[in-house]
Amino acid sequence: MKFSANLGFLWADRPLPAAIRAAKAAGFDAVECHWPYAVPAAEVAAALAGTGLPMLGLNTRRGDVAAGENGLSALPGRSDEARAAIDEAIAYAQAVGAGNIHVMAGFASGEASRDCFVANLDYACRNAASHGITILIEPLNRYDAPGYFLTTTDQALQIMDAVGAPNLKLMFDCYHVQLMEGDLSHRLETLLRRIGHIQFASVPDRGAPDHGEVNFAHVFALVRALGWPEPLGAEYRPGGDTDGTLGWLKAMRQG
Ligand SMILES: O=C(O)C(=O)[C@@H](O)CO
Ligand SMILES: [Mg+2]
Repeated sequence: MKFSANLGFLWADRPLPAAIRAAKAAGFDAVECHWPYAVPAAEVAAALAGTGLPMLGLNTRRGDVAAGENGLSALPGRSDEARAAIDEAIAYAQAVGAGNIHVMAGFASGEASRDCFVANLDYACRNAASHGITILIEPLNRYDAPGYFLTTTDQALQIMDAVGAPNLKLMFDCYHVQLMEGDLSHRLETLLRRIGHIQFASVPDRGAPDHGEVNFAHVFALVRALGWPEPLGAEYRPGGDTDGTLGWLKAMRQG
């Protein structure tokens, strides 16, 4: 089983290059991040080259975070900014060799937002395709992100079908899916072919995957049995020193 450290949460107290080195030292197979844009891509690329870890993915900018924005691509009237964020993410992903970009929808609802999201995803997919980059969309749960446009896997599939691009995939975050829909095992089995990346955290507290209402030993074994080849993204809040939360990873390595 391979695992990716999400450096938006793990070792988030360290500069990104140092966090990449910490992930390597802890035994992760890959890294992924949220919004790396404050760090020059060359510094991230050098840390990746030094450790040999791949960067799996990153997110588009959220917009005006201080004003509470959480993505731009489903906001009617904001497509110029949304597409600039997509262009920026593609350039950064290319520079660090990342194969996935999560295009963030934002707080929105209704038909106009849906049409706007579909059009901006079409733009993202067309521009990412020539670089071999996959575009991801991720349903977020209603507790952490109330009012976020995309909340369920069914809604994500409808959007993906409307865009119709082969490089548009589902970010299946077990944490969000459990909170919104449950039935993780059946959903993983039936959706696998539409999934581009899998993430996890304990539910409901978004901690390490060694407690809470989801049995991750079962989920990991299922994903392995389904033949999923990619690292699974550890996207949990360590609530302190990340190294002190990695008993689950050591147990997986021993088992
Ligand atoms: O919150 C999550 O889950 C994520 O994967 C982020 O990248 C987006 O908010
Ligand atoms: Mg996630």
